[in-house]
Amino acid sequence: MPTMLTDVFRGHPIHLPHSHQPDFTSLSELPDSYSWTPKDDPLLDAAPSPPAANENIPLIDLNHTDAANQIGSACRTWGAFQIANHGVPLELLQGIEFLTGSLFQLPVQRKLKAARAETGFSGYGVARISSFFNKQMWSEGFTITGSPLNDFRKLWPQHHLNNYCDIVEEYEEQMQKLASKLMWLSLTSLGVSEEDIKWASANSDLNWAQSALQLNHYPVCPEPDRAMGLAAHTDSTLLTILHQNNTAGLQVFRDDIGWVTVPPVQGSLVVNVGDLFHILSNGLFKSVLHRARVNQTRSRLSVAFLWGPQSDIKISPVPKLVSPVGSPLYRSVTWTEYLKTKATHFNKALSMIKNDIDE
Ligand SMILES: C=C1C[C@]23C[C@H]1CC[C@H]2[C@@]12CCC[C@@](C)(C(=O)O1)[C@H]2[C@@H]3C(=O)O
Ligand SMILES: O=C(O)CCC(=O)C(=O)O
Ligand SMILES: [Fe+2]
Repeated sequence: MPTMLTDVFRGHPIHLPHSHQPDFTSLSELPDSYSWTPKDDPLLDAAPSPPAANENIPLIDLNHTDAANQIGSACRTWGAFQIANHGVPLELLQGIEFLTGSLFQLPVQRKLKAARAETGFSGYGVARISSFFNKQMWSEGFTITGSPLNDFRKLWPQHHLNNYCDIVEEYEEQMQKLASKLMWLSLTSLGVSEEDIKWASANSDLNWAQSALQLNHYPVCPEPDRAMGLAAHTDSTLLTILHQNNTAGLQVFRDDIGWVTVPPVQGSLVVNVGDLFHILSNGLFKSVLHRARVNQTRSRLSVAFLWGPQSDIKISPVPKLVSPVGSPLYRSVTWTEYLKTKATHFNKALSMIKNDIDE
């Protein structure tokens, strides 16, 4: 029996320091526990300096004949890009956004009925990474994997459930197809084909992937410059596909530039490389550091589709991408093992599976 995503955090409870289910609407001033300084996050103020300020992640048209190369190049330089003409119906994007808005609008007491257990995977709560920071984040989240029915029935009466579950399941299905298409487009640009990665080839079990949906809400904030919506992190995925509403907030980090805001483009989706794709590509694709800022007048919603392999598949650098005289940059790891490492060591996880290469 493969380990399911739902089991990965059983031995890794999140212990949060303080009471952590704030009623954001009652706060007119930013409490100290939400006020971030560079002591809480060294990269806090790494803002782009003027000449670089208009740099942005590329917007790629998936119908373009050169899409594979454009995606490959974006994965190498940014680790992120936006896509248009991705084939996911606009109504479905609007549907998941409406559902996300309705969920977070529920009274806190109702949302807490679906609270994520300390060792659980799905449900309502703060970001898993919260326990690694001294300050609290100005956001609330809801994690789903597979069917949302068990969690949703704690929130809504029967007559809403069918419709809401259908939207989530349709969204997961469409995202799954898109993610695998994006993975192959980017690998093609490296000259890697299906024969090079047995577990992911078309002949292998079609259900080799697993995923989670993370719904995020960033309420209006009285002092956005001092608050943090979601602290800087990389995703432990192969790829993440993000839908954001029309309020900006997502930022990606470039070592040579600093934080760059990803502007919302109606109907397009943001894609980012996760740690496992970085490993698979032997470090060629960049697992991008990203975070979410908040806004004084507009609340923000995002829906992240976190996509990875079946949890017991060993992921290691594609041999073709390792130089004939070198050794692979990383040891092999399953998604489950990696999520557990991340749950204990957060952003040191990647370096912990790095091979020691003394050259
Ligand atoms: C499948 C995943 C991926 C998780 C853990 C688990 C479910 C929720 C995902 C996120 C979503 C929010 C950022 C992150 C960093 C977090 O705190 O929870 C992600 C994390 C990861 O990418 O490591
Ligand atoms: O809200 C956002 O734009 C970012 C969300 C995110 O990074 C995540 O859920 O992993
Ligand atoms: Fe993320």
